[in-house]
Amino acid sequence: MPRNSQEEWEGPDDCVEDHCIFSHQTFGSGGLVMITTERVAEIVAASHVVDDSGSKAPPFRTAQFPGKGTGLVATKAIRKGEIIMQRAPSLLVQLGMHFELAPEVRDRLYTLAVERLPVLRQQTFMCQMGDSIYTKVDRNAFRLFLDGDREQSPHLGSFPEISMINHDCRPNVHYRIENMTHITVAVRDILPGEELTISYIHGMIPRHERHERLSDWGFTCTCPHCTMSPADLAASDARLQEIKRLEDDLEKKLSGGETVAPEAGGDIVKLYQDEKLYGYLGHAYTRAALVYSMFGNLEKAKVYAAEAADALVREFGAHSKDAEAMRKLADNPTEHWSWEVKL
Ligand SMILES: C[S@@+](CC[C@H](N)C(=O)[O-])C[C@H]1O[C@@H](n2cnc3c(N)ncnc32)[C@H](O)[C@@H]1O
Repeated sequence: MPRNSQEEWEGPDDCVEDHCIFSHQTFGSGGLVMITTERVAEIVAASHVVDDSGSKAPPFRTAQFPGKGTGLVATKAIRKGEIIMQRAPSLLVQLGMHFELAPEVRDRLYTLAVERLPVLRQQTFMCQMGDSIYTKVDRNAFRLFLDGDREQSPHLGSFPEISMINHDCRPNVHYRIENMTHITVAVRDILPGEELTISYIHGMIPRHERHERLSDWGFTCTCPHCTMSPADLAASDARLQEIKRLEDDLEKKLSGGETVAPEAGGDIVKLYQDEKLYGYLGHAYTRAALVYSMFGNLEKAKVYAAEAADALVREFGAHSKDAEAMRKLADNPTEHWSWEVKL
């Protein structure tokens, strides 16, 4: 049992070398089981995790989507920036062990682990896509770092309710993981009846690369962005290329002391918006705010810095230092280090 924890922890049980099962019937809100080392178990036992499933009626329900299986659909209007849910993991497994253990040893350990979860938690875990516990972990879990950058740090965390969210190359929901808490945030206003989607991959890569990465996940993406007409798909790829070109050009000119048109910052933001890359706006707005400030455009610096601060909070949370810096720029551009430095 993790030494500095409360009595409710059970384990170490069923150890394979130094990886053992540890379980807790109420951790998070519905219980947690982990297969890890005693050191990581202690870290987890002492960690703060948030799960709002018991305290807040979710603004979504499950629904069936042809060609995609189960997904989540909004049951009421969700405002941009609203936290949709915060969830604690049901199961944690050490990443190296997940890939390296002999399949029969691993499968036995996974079965024993899942059996230790409270019945309700077991049921939601088993509802995830995949024909075995191993596949359910492999296909649905998120990577978590529980012990800094130590070798045993990477773990896979299963969040069964989050696993119901389907992929979209231009999603309406952004997620981040703080410590062990999975947090989903709306990146634009969402209407009742709309499907909630996240991106399983980085969104700023062209269609053929997205397609390749998603086939590694074992499916062909049928999101609205991927099923656009060939002409619209080509226009989307062209916008991504143009974003890269303008960003590189601005970077090169600014660092080389060359003159730039400050409007380039605003043009890049517009391309992100046209491309519906709402989960990546934080840095685009930041760049625009700084460029406008450097060239002494007070109004635009304020507007873009305020947008940057909001976007950075959506993407990185309320404690984002970058968001705080942008808030300061928005409040008082003329006192900011960037003010008129390029004039
Ligand atoms: C994490 S699960 C999402 C929930 C899943 N739909 C279910 O029924 O449990 C990922 C799987 O959902 C399906 N899926 C998710 N997004 C999709 C998309 N954009 N296009 C096609 N299938 C998708 C694929 O089968 C994928 O392997």
